[in-house]
Amino acid sequence: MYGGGNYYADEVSGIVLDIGCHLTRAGYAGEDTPKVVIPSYIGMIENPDPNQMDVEGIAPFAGEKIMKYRDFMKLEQVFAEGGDKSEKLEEICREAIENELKLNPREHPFLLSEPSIHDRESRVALTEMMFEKFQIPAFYIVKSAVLSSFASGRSTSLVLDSGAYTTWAVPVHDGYVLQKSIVKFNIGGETITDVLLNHLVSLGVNIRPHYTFNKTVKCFVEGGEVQGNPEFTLEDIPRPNVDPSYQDFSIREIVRDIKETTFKVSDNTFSETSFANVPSSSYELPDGTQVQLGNERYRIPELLFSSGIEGVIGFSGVHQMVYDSITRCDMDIRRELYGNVVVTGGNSLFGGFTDRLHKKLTELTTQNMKVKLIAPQSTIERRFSSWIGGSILASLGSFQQMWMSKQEYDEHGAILIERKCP
Ligand SMILES: Nc1ncnc2c1ncn2[C@@H]1O[C@H](COP(=O)(O)OP(=O)(O)OP(=O)(O)O)[C@@H](O)[C@H]1O
Repeated sequence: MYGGGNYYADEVSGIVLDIGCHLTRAGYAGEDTPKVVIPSYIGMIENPDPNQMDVEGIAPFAGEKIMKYRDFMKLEQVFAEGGDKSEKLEEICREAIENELKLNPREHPFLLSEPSIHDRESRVALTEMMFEKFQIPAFYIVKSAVLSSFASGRSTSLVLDSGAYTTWAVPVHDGYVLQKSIVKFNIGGETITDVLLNHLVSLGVNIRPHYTFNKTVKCFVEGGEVQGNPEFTLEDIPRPNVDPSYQDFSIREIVRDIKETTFKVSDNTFSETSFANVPSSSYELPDGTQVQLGNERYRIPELLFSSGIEGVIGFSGVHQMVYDSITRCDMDIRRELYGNVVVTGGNSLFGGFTDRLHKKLTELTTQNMKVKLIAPQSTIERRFSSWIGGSILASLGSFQQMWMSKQEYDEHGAILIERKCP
């Protein structure tokens, strides 16, 4: 039995689902990492030509299936602005649960993460979807920042989460989000990807996605050893039916990789003069073209610590977000928050990010306020902290009485989620 004061014995493990704007993570509670990490995108082919269909049929496509080129396949983000999100949300959950984890949702309780700003309508809709469409036996929903805080072993902290499209500074106190003190901006790793993409276009770099050519590599081997540099030939594949969304997605995958492997946050404020002589870095595009990146490797990520992001009014750096959020909190807890700044999200993974954050934040605070950042070195912990927090929580013996059971759902409806989950 689940919830309602009855303890749930651990015969079956709970499933933790963390659906981000960029990636969806899913896996078993109690494990260290999610078993499944898939892009939060759905592929659709409208008005398909049956002669062109492969064995997987028409649509929708999710998970790894969206990576494969298909004529007319349109890719949409699960949380894209406008339109109905519910179908896409259901599809991504179905992919993660049934196709990737390959389990029967009727047999497992589910813990989901949700954005830190309380949104009654969305959580009620999620609750309905999980009970109605997936027939799960029990459910719980927790704010993302609370889970990241738990992942670091803390029930009180200031969580700075910089993901793909948004950056949040969220104070968590005794396991609750202090709603009035949240600071959020629509900037994130994809803002940096956009700036780099525009920069590369302005330099005349032609980024050719993998599906537009066949590459054959020839190596000369003598005595078991490769001689000289391998030679390769490219054969163009015309793709007149590519959907612009798939083209954009594929190009961005490449630009994202360039960014993640070559960009760094500098120790001090970037200036053209002091960074005029930084060594350039070379990146090989999938078609073999070399791209040289000079001081833009530092100039572009500097945007995260400045007020220069076009169209983002009021943003003046992630350090300022942390400061503003803590300043909106009660005096009594500020010291504790400064001493427990949890840094998470893929966009915080640039080399030098945490050192710079520490420096800028220390400059903002008064001398007697000690700033301590909690930023796991491991990329996995930083990128999956909400999921990891969910995994810890859902496997605690003391948590098992918290689940909202199917029986409770049938009796009270989805609105009960407001009472069961803070
Ligand atoms: N090593 C890295 N260096 C720099 N950026 C990285 C690195 N790894 C991932 N990123 C960036 O982090 C972003 C994705 O972050 P994350 O996985 O936290 O997003 P998400 O949780 O799906 O999205 P959101 O938090 O907006 O819902 C992408 O823009 C990606 O390029």
